Amino acid sequence: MSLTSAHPRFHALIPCAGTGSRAGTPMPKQYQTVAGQPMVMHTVQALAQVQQIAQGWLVLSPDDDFVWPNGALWPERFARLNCGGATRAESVFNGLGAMLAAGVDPQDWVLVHDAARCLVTPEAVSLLIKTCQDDPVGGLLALPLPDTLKTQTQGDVPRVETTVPREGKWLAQTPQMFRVGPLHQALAQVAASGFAGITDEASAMERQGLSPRLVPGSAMNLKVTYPADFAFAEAVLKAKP
Ligand SMILES: Nc1ccn([C@@H]2O[C@H](COP(=O)(O)OP(=O)(O)OP(=O)(O)O)[C@@H](O)[C@H]2O)c(=O)n1
Ligand SMILES: C[C@](O)(CO)[C@H](O)COP(=O)(O)O
Repeated sequence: MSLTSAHPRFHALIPCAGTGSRAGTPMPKQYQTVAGQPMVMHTVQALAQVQQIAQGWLVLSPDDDFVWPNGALWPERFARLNCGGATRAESVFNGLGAMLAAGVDPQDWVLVHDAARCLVTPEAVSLLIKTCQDDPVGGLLALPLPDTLKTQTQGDVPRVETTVPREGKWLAQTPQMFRVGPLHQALAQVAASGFAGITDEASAMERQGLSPRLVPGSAMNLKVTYPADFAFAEAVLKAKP
């Protein structure tokens, strides 16, 4: 498959089918109210502000019963698909399959972005697109490791085993931007193993021997994961003009 196309389009694919078990919320964390609306709506609205993104696709759990807002709050070019899987990788794989079945060009770009990263900014997404649109592989937003990195010993009480040099180590964020067809193929090749070890799109591309581009992001683009993260997200979103 050729990796170049004259006028590829850009899609956003938002995996939104998780349960948020670490967040300790009564409903899946992406639907928890943050700064006046369900967290995922902040994510959708940030991506909808990116002019280059032609279409958005949210991947929901097949038994999702969340009542979604319509009208002005919902961008018309964003569709919802009830094809989520048991893992994030499976949700993304199923979403890509649905996009291809709907006629999306395999050479279009897809920016996969966690519903739970509600603090992403349109500017950061645009930077990723600008940096990667001529790249033969694609890339991801990521953060050079800011802290000292330790490994732990075996045993019940965590104790330091060693300090790992942090140079050249990055924390992967999203969006992660790849061509639709190659990403779908890369995930198809690890589907039989239950997507073992595939915690992001880049790791699937790496298994193909490819080396995705690292684009410096911001610590603000955190993934809301633990209970304390909600207060941080709320404060940042409320401080926005
Ligand atoms: N089967 C799954 C699991 C996760 N996700 C999505 O992937 C993103 C990142 O995953 P994570 O933050 O780990 O979310 P959860 O899996 O919901 O959280 P936890 O691991 O705490 O249960 C989230 O937007 C989540 O909704 C998904 O679409 N399908
Ligand atoms: C894709 C990701 O956001 C990169 O940091 C992250 O790996 C997803 O979270 P998970 O807990 O691994 O599902």
